[in-house]
Amino acid sequence: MSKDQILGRDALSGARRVVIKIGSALLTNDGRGLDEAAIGGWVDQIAELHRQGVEVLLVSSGAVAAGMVRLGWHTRPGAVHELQAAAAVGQNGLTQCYEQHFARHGLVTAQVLLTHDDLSNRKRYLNALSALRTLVGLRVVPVINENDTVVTDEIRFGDNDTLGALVANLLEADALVILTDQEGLFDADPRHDPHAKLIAEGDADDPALAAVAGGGGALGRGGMSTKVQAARLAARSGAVTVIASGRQPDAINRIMAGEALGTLLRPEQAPMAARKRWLAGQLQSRGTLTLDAGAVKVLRSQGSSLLPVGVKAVSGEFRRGDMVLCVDEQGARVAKGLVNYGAEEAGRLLGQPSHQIAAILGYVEAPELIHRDNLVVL
Ligand SMILES: Nc1ncnc2c1ncn2[C@@H]1O[C@H](COP(=O)(O)OP(=O)(O)O)[C@@H](O)[C@H]1O
Ligand SMILES: N[C@@H](CCC(=O)OP(=O)(O)O)C(=O)O
Repeated sequence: MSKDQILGRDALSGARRVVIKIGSALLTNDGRGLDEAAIGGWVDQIAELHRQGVEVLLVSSGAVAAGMVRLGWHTRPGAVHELQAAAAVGQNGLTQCYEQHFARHGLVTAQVLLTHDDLSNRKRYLNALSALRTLVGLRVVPVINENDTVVTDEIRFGDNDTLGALVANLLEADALVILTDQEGLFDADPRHDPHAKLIAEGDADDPALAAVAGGGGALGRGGMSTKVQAARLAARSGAVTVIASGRQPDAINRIMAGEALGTLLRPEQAPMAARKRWLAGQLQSRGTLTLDAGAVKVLRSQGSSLLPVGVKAVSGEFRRGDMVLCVDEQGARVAKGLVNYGAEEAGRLLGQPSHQIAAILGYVEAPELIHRDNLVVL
């Protein structure tokens, strides 16, 4: 496959893992609560993708809107504590709605509520990653939203486009599909300009796209502006983004089959390369692991995770989630990555098979010292 194919619509038909974001403007039936029939239709399409073996993580808005209906409120409150209350009430309805629809297909869902802090703090980032990776591995569909009840204005994502992109980064999804109430990104806001034209595709980093993307309507939060920013964020880990109308019949399956619906925003780099660059370039290392010859070989030749059994020595003071350097027995640099155990715990695990971790530490964070997704060979 050529680089162009990887970054075009073919990236969608070949995707193994996808984040689908459904926005408030689409979900909420013009402010009259959740559009349950439409939600059922998207769930049917996601279930079909799932049957094809694609891992789907759903980022769904709608908690505040659903809560307003349940509380009998007709206008969106301005005060933070009222928004928090509405979200707490509405998130129940949202979860229930998805659970019932996925159950028709014999699929289990999981409610995952995240805050900004969960993804910026490395330890919590790794915890969120392990939990989400475990859920998709169990073939469960995570239904993710911002934890609106505990966030305040200063520390919120606010819109779910950003949250969707960060989840795509976290799980290294191949694609981010943003479903909204417009056919895609236009060269002007179609609500105000009847001559606005759909942009079929572009580079996620193109500043000209950010310039045409405006704010949201009465129900949504960020508008196109946050969707274009989300595409730029998702591109960092190599994901392609599609912004499209969720009202198009069979939208999700057609997009994932590579049909030219909505706006495709391509990353400049192929998947993995962006993530590996980030790992290699961004963080300082806080410690060193000395690997035996067998571990050096599998890391280099197979891109494997690093298991404690292949580690001979630990130095430095590092904590779970810190960047550590891996060297061979002669001290030559082999790899670096984000470690799953702190220095003291890692020292106790040296040379041990992973099934002994629980007996040695009394708990298991992960079977590997560094997961291959968090490791870059130098
Ligand atoms: N260039 C543009 N192309 C399309 N829509 C735009 C553009 N600029 C602003 N918008 C607005 O963005 C809205 C979608 O964003 P938003 O209301 O936040 O929806 P959601 O809740 O789905 O995230 C559209 O209804 C539209 O009015
Ligand atoms: N977390 C909020 C949704 C925020 C929101 O509306 O975002 P968006 O769908 O991107 O416009 C909720 O569930 O009500």
